[in-house]
Amino acid sequence: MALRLYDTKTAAIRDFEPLQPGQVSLYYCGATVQGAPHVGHIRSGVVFDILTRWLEYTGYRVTSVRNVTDVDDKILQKAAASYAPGFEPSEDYPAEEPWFALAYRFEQVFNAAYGAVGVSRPTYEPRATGHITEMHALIQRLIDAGHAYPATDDSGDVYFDVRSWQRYGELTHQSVEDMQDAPDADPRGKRDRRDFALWKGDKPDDPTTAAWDSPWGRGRPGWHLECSAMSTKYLGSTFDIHGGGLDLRFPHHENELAQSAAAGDGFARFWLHNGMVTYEGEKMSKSIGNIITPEEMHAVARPVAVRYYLGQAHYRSQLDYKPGSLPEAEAAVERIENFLNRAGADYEYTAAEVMPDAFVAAMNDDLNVPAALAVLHETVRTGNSALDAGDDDAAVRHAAAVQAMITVLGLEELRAAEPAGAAAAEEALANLVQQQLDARAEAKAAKDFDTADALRSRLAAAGIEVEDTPQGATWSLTKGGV
Ligand SMILES: Nc1ncnc2c1ncn2[C@@H]1O[C@H](COP(=O)(O)OP(=O)(O)OP(=O)(O)O)[C@@H](O)[C@H]1O
Ligand SMILES: [Zn+2]
Repeated sequence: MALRLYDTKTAAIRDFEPLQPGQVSLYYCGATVQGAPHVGHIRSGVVFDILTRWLEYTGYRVTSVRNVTDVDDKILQKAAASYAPGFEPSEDYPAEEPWFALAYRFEQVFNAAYGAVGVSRPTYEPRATGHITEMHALIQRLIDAGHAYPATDDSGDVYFDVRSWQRYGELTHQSVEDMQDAPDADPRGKRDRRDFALWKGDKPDDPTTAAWDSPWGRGRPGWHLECSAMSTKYLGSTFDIHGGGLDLRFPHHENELAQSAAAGDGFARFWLHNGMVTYEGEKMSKSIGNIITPEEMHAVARPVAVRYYLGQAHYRSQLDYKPGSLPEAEAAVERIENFLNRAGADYEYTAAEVMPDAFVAAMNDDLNVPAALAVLHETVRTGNSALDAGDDDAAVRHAAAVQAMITVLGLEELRAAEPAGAAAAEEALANLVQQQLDARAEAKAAKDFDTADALRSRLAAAGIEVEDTPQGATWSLTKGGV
């Protein structure tokens, strides 16, 4: 069965065929870098990382783009606040930090948080501030086509004319009459309250560094426009998949689609949306304050367990965080890990030779990760039974299959993990050897060389080589040890 994906625009699961054979172009909305991430943001990264890995496993070359919104009202407000009298600096927000420094800093924090759970870097990570020229070109095309206009007041804004575009609302299946007003600008200069800003004229208090010259006056880009300009720059006017969180469907993605399609671009062929991470049923969000940070999760569980937790649900479903969730993920990870360590690493199968058909079917079925994980755990169970029965060949094959599956899911760190108890065993060995070396040193001090030599021979027979140095005796393992 070939890959099928749920497309928000057609509200149906459809066969996925890329535009170009063998290649997939994927754009997904990244962060507005106004603050540190919460785990909701990271889930979105994990979801599109799993999609990318699955596409790559099935043989596609994937070109992926995740943008960085590095200029935005919220970023400017946070930076401005850091200069205000009475501002209380915190670890996250020091005093007197320019907006661009704040944005760069949080971009790094986001990247570190994605990296900590094995989200691979996309092919391109464009920043909005680096694509002003492309945005101007897109605005001009829209004005020329009669779908955008400079504000009728002196704000310097440029708006998309929603009434001029019959298809407006096609992504979220709404008619214009039922839509909420665009909140992003003063309605006075607009033809319709739902018209949204493509370009925002700068205000007297805005920092000069956050405004660019344009044919319509100095200003900065509207958020929606950034994604249209950057996705098509790197992926072409029509590309395969546009992703992002469900919260971005409207207005962000609706507006991206409207302005790109109105400018004549084919734009995204599939729209994929990840479900929200919620806390007590409500969207985890900085503005609500109900957030769990990646650091909080890493404090109680290993990165691989955090990744397991954030990736385990179906990508379209809501993931409601509960305090007991991480220990469960940790236990699941340990089950897999223990089996791999029992089975050993000696296999030479390719992933394709051992990947269970049921796993492939689950992943091809709109990335049904819960079903795929069921196959993974079943393989672990069968593999453990094979080991119990002394059937090493079967166990090794199962281990190879488990390895292939966890690699697709981004849990491959499991293979490199130390066998449970290895660190403790190493410490115990060091203690025992040290006791022998102390006894040998005492014997030498008492000029009892027979005993000293005997101790050295016993250690050698156990595979431990002793070397006398001016700083005292040191030891190492003679057979492939440390
Ligand atoms: N709670 C969440 N669960 C899952 N994905 C989320 C969540 N919050 C944000 N995302 C996704 O993370 C990506 C980056 O989001 P963005 O920077 O726009 O966050 P945001 O919605 O402004 O966050 P917040 O509401 O906390 O301020 C987007 O694809 C967005 O849909
Ligand atoms: Zn976007």
